[in-house]
Amino acid sequence: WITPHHRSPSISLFLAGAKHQPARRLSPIYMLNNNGDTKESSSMGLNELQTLLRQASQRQDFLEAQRLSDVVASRLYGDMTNVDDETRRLRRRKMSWRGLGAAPWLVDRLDSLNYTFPTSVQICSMESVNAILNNTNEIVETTSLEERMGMDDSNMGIVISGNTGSGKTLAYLVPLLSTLSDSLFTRQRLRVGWEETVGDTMGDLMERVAVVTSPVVRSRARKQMRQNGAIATGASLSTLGKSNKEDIKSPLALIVCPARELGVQIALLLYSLIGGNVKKEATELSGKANSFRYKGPKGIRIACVLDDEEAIYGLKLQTDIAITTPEYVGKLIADGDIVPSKLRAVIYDEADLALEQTDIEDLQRLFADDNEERENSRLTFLVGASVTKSLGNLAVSSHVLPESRSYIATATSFAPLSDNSEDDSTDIKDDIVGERQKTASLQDLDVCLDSGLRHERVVVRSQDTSQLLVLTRLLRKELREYDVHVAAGNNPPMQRPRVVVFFPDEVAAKAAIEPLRDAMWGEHKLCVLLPKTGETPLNIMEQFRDAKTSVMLATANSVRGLDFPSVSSVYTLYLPKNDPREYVHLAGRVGRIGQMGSVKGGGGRVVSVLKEGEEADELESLASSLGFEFTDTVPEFDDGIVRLDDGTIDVEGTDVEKLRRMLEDNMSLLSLADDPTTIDVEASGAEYVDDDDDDEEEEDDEDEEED
Ligand SMILES: Nc1ncnc2c1ncn2[C@@H]1O[C@H](COP(=O)(O)OP(=O)(O)OP(=O)(O)O)[C@@H](O)[C@H]1O
Repeated sequence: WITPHHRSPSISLFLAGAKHQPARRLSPIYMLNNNGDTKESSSMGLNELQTLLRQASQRQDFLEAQRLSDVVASRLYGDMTNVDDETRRLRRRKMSWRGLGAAPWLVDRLDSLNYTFPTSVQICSMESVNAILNNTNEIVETTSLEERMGMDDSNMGIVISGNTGSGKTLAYLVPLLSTLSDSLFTRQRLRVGWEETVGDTMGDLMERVAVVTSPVVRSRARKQMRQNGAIATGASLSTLGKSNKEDIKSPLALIVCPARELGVQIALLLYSLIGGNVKKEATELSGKANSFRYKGPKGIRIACVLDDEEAIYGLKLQTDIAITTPEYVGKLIADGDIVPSKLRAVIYDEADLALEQTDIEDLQRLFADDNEERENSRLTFLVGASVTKSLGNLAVSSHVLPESRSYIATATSFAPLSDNSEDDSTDIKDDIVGERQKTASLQDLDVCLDSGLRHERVVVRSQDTSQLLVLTRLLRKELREYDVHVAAGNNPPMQRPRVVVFFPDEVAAKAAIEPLRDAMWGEHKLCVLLPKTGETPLNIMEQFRDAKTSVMLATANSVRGLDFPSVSSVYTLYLPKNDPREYVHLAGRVGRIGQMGSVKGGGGRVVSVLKEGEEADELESLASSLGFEFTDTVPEFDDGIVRLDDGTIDVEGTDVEKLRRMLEDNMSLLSLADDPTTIDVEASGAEYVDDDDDDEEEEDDEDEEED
C-alpha cells in the first residue's frame, strides 16, 4: 500500500514510522507466547494473523504490520521473499482497499473506523469482482469500480465462503457501496428537497435501525442543487435511469438475512460506513470516526423490515439499501417497495439458511426477472461460513447466480464457479431451497472453521455429576486463573472471561438460566438470547455486546453471523450431530478477527461438555468431517473441598463456606440432570432426592428452606 496516490493519514504515519523505526519490534503477544522466541507465523490461523496485524497497526508498529501483511499476502499469492520488486509492489497494493478498487471516500471511512487493511476474505471478494470484470491492474488503478460495472451489462455472482469471523460482512458491503457510489451521490443531490435529518443518537436499538440516514449537510446540498438551475454533480445520471422521484424511491440494493438480530447488526455496520454514529450517547462519539470528517454521499437511506410491525409500514421513505428477512421478501415485492428489475445488488447473508427460508415463488420473482426488463447489471452475493462451493455450484445450476460469471471467494483463494447441470432452462429451480440444497451445504464444510481455534472435550459421567455442574466449575476455574494472572501483574493483561454457552434449543437454554445465575452469582452476569420465545432479544444482544453481561446462553442458529467483541471461549452442552453447520457457527463466535481469543494464549477455546457414551463418542466423527482436532480435558476442579483418602469429604477440615456452595450447587444444578439420581451430600448428612412428583418436590424445597 505504499504508493504516491495514497493520502490517508495512516499511510503517512506508516511511512513516517517505517523511517524512524530503528529495528523491528515484536508484539508483546509474540514474546508472551514464545518465552521470548519468535513465533512461527506459518502455524497461525488466518484470523490470528490478521488480529495481530490490526494490533500492530493500531499501536503504530508499522514494520511489524508490514511483516504480518506480507505473511497474509504469501498465503494468498504465494511466497513474497523470492519475487521481484514489481511483483511485490503489485501484491502489496492488492493488500489495500484502494488497490482493490474501493471508492476513495469509503477507503477513508474504513480507515477511520479501524478497518484500515482489508482481511483476506475481503481481498478475495474484491479480487473476484475485478476478475469477473476482466480488469487489469492498470484499469483498477485508473477507473472506478462503478464505471467498470457500467461498461459491462451482464450480471455477476459471488459466493463468499470464508471461515467464521473472517470479515465476510465487509467483504460484501465494500463492493456493494463501491459499485453504487456515484449513484448514491447522485440520489443525494436529486432528493435534497425532501431531506430530513435523522438524529445520531437514539434510544431503542430497533428504532435506531428502522430507518437510518447518513449525515446530511443541508445548506451545502441545497446550494449545489440550485447552481445554474441544474443539478451540480460529477456523477453520471445515466446509472439512475429516468431522473424523477419514482426512480430514486426504489432501493438499489437488498440484503436478506435469516434473523432480525443479524439484520440489526448489518444495518449498524452499514450505517457507520456511511458516516453515522452508532453509539447511544453523544459523549461516545469517537474522534477519528466523527461524522464531520465523513466525505461520502450524504442522506443515504438504509431501511429495515425485520418484524411484523415494520412489515405493515413497508419501506416508507425513499430507500437506497433495504435489509429484510426471508419472510418479508414476497410482501415487499408485492407492495412495490422493491422492484427486482431495479436492484443492482442482492445479498443473501447466511445464505444456506436464508435461501432455505425463502419461498420459492419469492426467489423466482427476485432472481428470475426478465433480463430485458432489467435496467442495470446486477451483483449477487451468497454469503456465509457454511455457504460451500457445492452450494455455490447448485446456485449456478439453479439460476440464482449467473452462469460463467460467478466466482467463489474464501479466506485464502478465489476461483470461478462451475455449472455442472445439463439443464438449460432459465427458470429458477427449487433445488436451491429443497433437499439438494441441504445436501450441498453439508459438503466441503471442512474449510469453514478457522484453523487457530482450540477444540476440547470434557466428558461428564452422569452417575456422579451433571453438565451444568461441570460447566459451573469450568467457568469458576477460568475466573480463578484470571484472578491469579491479575494478582501477579502479568503482562500483557489477560482479558476477563466472556463466554457463550450453547444449548440444543431455546427451552433448554431458558431452563438453565435460573440455576446457573444462582450458581454464578457475584462472579458472572448471565443473560439468555431467545429470538423466538424471548421478549427483548435485541436488548439482550446489545447488553452482551456492551459487556454489561459476561455469560450468554444461546442456541447455535440464533447467533449465526453475530459478532460479539472479546469473547474468550464458548461451551456447548450438546453435540450438533444432525447438522454439523451448527458446530461451525457456535464455535465461530470465538477466534474472530479482533478478538483476544483469536490469538493463541488469549482464549479461543471451544469446549464441548458432553455426556459420557454415544454423544461424547460422536464428537470424533464430527471432528473428522469438519477437519479439526480436539483434546480431551480432564478438569481438575479446585472447589476447596478437602477429601479423605477414601474420597469422602473431610467435613472438619473444609471451610464451611465451601461446603455451603457445594451443597447449593448440587441442589440447583443437579436437579436438572437428565438422569436424576440420588446424591449423598455427606458433608451435611442431608440427602437430596430428585423426585418426579412435583408436589413432593415442593414440600422438600420448603423443608430445605426451613433447615
Ligand atoms: N478489515 C478489517 N479490519 C479489522 N477488523 C475487521 C475487518 N473486517 C472485519 N473485521 C472484524 O472482524 C470481525 C468479524 O467480522 P464479520 O462479523 O464480518 O465476520 P464473518 O466472517 O461475517 O463471521 P460469521 O461467519 O460468524 O458471520 C468483526 O469484529 C469485524 O469488526
